[in-house]
Amino acid sequence: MKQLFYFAGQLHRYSGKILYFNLIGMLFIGLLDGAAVLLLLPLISVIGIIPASTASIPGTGFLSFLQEMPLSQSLAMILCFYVALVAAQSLLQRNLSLREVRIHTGFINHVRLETYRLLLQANWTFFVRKRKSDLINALTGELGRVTNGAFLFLQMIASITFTLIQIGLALWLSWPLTLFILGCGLLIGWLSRRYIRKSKQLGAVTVELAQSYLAGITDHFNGMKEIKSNSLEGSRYRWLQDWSVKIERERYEYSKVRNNSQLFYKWASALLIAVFIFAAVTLFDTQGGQMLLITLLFARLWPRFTGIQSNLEQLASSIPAFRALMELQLECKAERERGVRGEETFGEKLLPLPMNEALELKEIFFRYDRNSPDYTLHDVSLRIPVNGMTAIVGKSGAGKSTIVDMLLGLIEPERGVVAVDGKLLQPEQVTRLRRSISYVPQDSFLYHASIRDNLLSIDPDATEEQMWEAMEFSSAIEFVRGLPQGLDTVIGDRGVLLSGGERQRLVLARAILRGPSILILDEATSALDSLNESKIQSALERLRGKLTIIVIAHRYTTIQNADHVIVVDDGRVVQAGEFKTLAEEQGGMFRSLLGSKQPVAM
Ligand SMILES: Nc1ncnc2c1ncn2[C@@H]1O[C@H](COP(=O)(O)OP(=O)(O)OP(=O)(O)O)[C@@H](O)[C@H]1O
Repeated sequence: MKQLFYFAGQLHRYSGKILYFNLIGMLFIGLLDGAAVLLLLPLISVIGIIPASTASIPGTGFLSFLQEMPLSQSLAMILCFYVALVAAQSLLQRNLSLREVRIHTGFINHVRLETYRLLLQANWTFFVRKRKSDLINALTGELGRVTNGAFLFLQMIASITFTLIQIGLALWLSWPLTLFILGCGLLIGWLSRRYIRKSKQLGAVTVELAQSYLAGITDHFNGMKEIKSNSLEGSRYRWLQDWSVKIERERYEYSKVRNNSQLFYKWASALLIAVFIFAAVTLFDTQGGQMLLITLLFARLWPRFTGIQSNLEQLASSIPAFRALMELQLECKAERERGVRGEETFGEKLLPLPMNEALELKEIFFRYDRNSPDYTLHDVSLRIPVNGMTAIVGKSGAGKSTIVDMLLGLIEPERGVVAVDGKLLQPEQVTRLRRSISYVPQDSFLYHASIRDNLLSIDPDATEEQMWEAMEFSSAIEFVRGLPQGLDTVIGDRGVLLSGGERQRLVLARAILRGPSILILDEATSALDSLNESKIQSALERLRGKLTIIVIAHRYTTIQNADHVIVVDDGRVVQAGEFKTLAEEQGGMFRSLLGSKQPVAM
């Protein structure tokens, strides 16, 4: 229930007074409804169906004048009053329902935005650990279940309020009988608690199944090329068949719980009504009119009991989703990036951090797993001078990308410091540092949108001229001009309609359009042919002295123009210096990476 109260608290904070206004409205509707039922007594008496007197019902004595009026007048008066009551009640009900929808949809958006904001503020290592499909599931399936649960919760509060009024009325009419019925109702509720427990257990299975479905399907579509090429369709289909059997079983079990509980309630209610009538007639000597009214009230009340029970079961089945979303929110808060304040927006207005001398790592120790005895970065110290071109080279797995992640502030050192111009980089400066950087990884992200929209995603104010300039820099101009819709060509999911080299050139153009003072290329030109690669090299040459460039590459041709080379091996910096000096150092790692000094892969 802790999770339920967590979101109820959010609901309270989100909707504030309106929520209570709605509850008071419900109370009022309950009263109007009760009054309409009470009116039936004089109606019955006037028509003469049952010889009942208003005096036999407490508080309705003032209606006795109706019995002295001519039939047509009293009947018309009662019916007019009844119509007015029902009309007022329905109008109020309509307004409250509309307000409820507003609260509900607004609350969905509130939870969605809050969860997404917390996710965006979480640090990079949080995302490295998480399965992407679980996060998608949290923002889709679980969010839906949580907001439906919150809506059910609202409905249940309304239902309980309404039921309490009906109980109040019934107590007023005959407290011993009402207490008797209430006692039976509570006993049945207590006996039905196992249905609630079972619903909760099944809710946990639903969350697990939903997560595995999304994870599996996402993996399948991501790897569709491999599935088709290796003829794995059959095994993937069987996986979905197995999953379908499990979900069918889970849905059936859930329906069984709900139907069993309804069956139990129906049997119990039949028994209760029989006992009730017997007790009313033989033990309590209840009058005909009063008896009819109480029966009427309870005929309306009992479905509310079953409704509350059904609400409780549904709520219990959504509690695991509440828990999953609550834990995700708390985890994100605990792993918020240092220097980011909770209420903060995303630093878009922050100015880039000025850098006049160098970006440095000093005696850095880092490991992905704090329980592992091995460090991924071991006593790493390096200096990236401003406006120079620095290459970071090393064998696969040496730690190059980890170093770049450290420079970007995506990961934090266990020991050692990151410094800008000799001063420790403060947590609140990290966002400003990133604002001065354009980072291009090997497998960059492109939106399923036009080339123009992809470019504008990094700088919404860029002019068309600036876009073409950036594309000229990255040698993308020719292929974009050759496309049927030019800049407005849609490039498919993750840019699938372009070749690997075209994608890389587009991503490079996008990086340049941002106008960075630091450009980081992490294997960013690996898919380019030598002609396009040399064009980019010439473009980078033109930027020399104006921009700090960090290049990670395995190809000799990509780093041959670097002012400064840092060689990494097994998480340590083993050499650092000018390209030419290192290339000539006998027995040095760089020389061995270059091989026979041929422009070949390292
Ligand atoms: N998220 C991670 N969790 C655990 N270990 C990781 C993670 N990312 C990288 N590593 C490990 O850290 C080491 C350095 O990886 P890194 O990606 O920095 O190497 P790299 O030099 O960039 O390699 P490559 O040239 O192949 O891209 C490797 O042993 C790798 O297995």
